[in-house]
Amino acid sequence: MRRPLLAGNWKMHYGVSEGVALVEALSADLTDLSDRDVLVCPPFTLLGSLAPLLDGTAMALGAQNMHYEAKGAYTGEIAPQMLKELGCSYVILGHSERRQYFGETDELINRKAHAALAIGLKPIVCVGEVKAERDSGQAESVVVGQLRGSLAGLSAEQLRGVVIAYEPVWAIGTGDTATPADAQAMHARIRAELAALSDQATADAVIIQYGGSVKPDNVDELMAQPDIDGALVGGASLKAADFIRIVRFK
Ligand SMILES: O=C(CO)COP(=O)(O)O
Repeated sequence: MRRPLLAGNWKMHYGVSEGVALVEALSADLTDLSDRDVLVCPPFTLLGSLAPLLDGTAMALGAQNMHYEAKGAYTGEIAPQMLKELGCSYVILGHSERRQYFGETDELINRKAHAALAIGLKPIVCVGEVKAERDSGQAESVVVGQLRGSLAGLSAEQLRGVVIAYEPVWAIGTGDTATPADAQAMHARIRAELAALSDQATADAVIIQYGGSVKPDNVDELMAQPDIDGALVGGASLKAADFIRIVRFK
């Protein structure tokens, strides 16, 4: 059985004091979870302050990006080991905002995925089509292409350590979420592609999150879909009460 993974992607929000307050509110409430995993992904600058607060809680720590090299002259970049050292166990890779605003390609994301796995960080590899691609019937081919490119060369064993986040770009930050049926259809397609890249047992073990305007009032229906194993939450993860309700999906 796949353990649901509810993750908050804080994006470029919050300084240390706001981040500490949010984690304290979450950890005060989320004390009784044995059947799901919870993850917070704050900006790099908060990782060091939040790690000790998360220690001993039900929540794990993740980063939103990283470089693929271990070290070197890459001004402004963060290496995989630097994240591990701070207590990160996950890293989001290839978020659509990275693809859109920072020119990240499937090839680059693939290098990052290999680097993360090599060091024992779980990559959350993001895929998703833009509105024009969905409207022109290309959503599946776009997502399958992103999967093949981003996951190239990973063994079945490595794939079991990867999380996929399906985030249709048109649903991010818009309040315009995919219908549960549309999201389920894409998740099933993603799982079929994972099986083609490895084998069915591996595909069945991979967590596939949905992201894009996940809110307290739509999470239950999304999580009820057979191939939706979690959520990658943006805006609603910044408010303790909303994120707690999402984590406590029914
Ligand atoms: O991009 C997202 C999570 O990575 C989704 O953001 P929203 O939940 O704000 O739509």
